[in-house]
Order: sequence, then C-alpha cells, then structure tokens
Amino acid sequence: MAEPKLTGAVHVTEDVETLYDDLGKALMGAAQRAVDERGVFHLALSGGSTPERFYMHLVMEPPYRTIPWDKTHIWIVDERCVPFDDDKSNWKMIQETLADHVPMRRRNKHPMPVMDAEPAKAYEHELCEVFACKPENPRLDFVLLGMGDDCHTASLFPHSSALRVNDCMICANEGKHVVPPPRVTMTYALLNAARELAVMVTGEKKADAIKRIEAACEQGGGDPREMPIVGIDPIDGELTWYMDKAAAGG
Ligand SMILES: O=C(O)[C@H](O)[C@@H](O)[C@H](O)[C@H](O)COP(=O)(O)O
Repeated sequence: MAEPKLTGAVHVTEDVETLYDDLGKALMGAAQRAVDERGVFHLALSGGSTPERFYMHLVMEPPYRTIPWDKTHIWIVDERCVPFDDDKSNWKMIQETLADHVPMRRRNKHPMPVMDAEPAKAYEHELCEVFACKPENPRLDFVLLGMGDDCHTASLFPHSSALRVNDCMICANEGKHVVPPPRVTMTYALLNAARELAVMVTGEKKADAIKRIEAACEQGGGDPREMPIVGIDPIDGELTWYMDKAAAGG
C-alpha cells in the first residue's frame, strides 16, 4: 500500500484495531521516556468521534496498564463551550472513556474551564502553574490530534481568527468560520512546541481531505488558512500521521 506523502512521518495500517495498537505503543513509549527523563508525562488529548474507541482500547487492553498514569497529566487540546455534562463536551467523553478508568491523581486532570468568564486565560494560567513556566512555551510530551474533513484540527477552523493568534498558548475561537458551539483551543504556538504530535485519521470520509493535503505538500506546503492541519509543524519535535487504509485512500 502506497503511503500518502505528507509533512511528518506517515503510518498506515490495514484496520483501525492495528492502528490503536500502534498508536497505543507510541503513546506508551513517549510516557516512559518522559517519566524516565523528567519524572512526569504531559499528555494532551482531542475530542471528536475518532479517538473514543482508542481511549477505550487504552483502558481495556493489558499492555497499556504499564502506562505510568500516576505520573501523567491529561490536558485537553480544545473544548466546546458547553457544561461538562453536555454530550458535546470533549472532556465528558475523555473522562467517560479514559480519565475515570485509569489510576490518575485528580489534580492531574485538566479540563478547560470553558464556562468561566475567561477560560483561555484561566487554562493558560493553569499550564503555567503546573509547568512552573519559564519564559518559553511549555512543552507537552505527546499531543493527540484529530482532523475534520475540512482539514481543521483542534478547534483551528479554516479562515477562523484563532489561526492568526501567535502570542498566547490558548485562545477562544468563534464566529462564522467556527462550527458551533464556540470553542477554546490550544494555539499553533503551544501545539508546535510539543515533543511528539500524532494525528489520528480514520475512515473513507477523510480520504479526500488527505488527498488535498498530499497535493498541497507536493507543491511545497499548503495554506494553513485553507487547511489548518498544515500549520502543525513542530519546532523541535516529531509529527506522525496515524491512519487506516480507508483514510489513506485504500
Ligand atoms: O472538538 C473537536 O471536534 C476536536 O477536538 C476536533 O479537532 C476533532 O479532532 C476533529 O473535528 C475530528 O473530529 P472527528 O473525529 O469527529 O471526525
């Protein structure tokens, strides 16, 4: 099977189960390295429908029991501005599928306080406190991203204002270019500072988007305003695309 040529490494599997296994191993390796080197693992997770079964896989399958959850912080890449008990809440899904089922410290779970008056500022403050912020951006150890069929990632939607924000780590995003409800999202600055980023894309429905990105990459890049995912370009980290054969175009 020919792998799509994209910026970053590309890992294509026959089926989603194999994809979960390979991604799970990558996450486990990153966790172990982070704990060995720095004593703590900072993991940022996305919502959406694609990762739900992957999160359950991490909880159910024996090999992942060795993930050092007691030394892991879970952050959230983006959130919809709804209460945590709303079915549209990304945190609700992450909690129900993963965070509530692994032996983590409560204080290491970091939902975005989206119902507060200034959620972006509050979350940035929380990041700074936990990372004992130095002047530069904190470096998340492993970020799991998804991608919409319009090539958005996190809550960075085509032509939306958040794409132009480069002076903070977290920002609000709403308006005509944002799929409602309004969102709060990690910015490119924070995402691109991460040590490892994994983009998980599955299903035939995403194959056209992958083709568009591949065509843009062949012509030297692509415009993040049109395809926000191409703005994911780690400064000093690694980017890997994890996709099943269907998303890769069969
Ligand atoms: O809140 C969200 O919706 C996400 O964090 C978003 O960036 C998601 O990863 C993509 O929209 C893909 O969503 P699906 O997995 O549902 O296709």
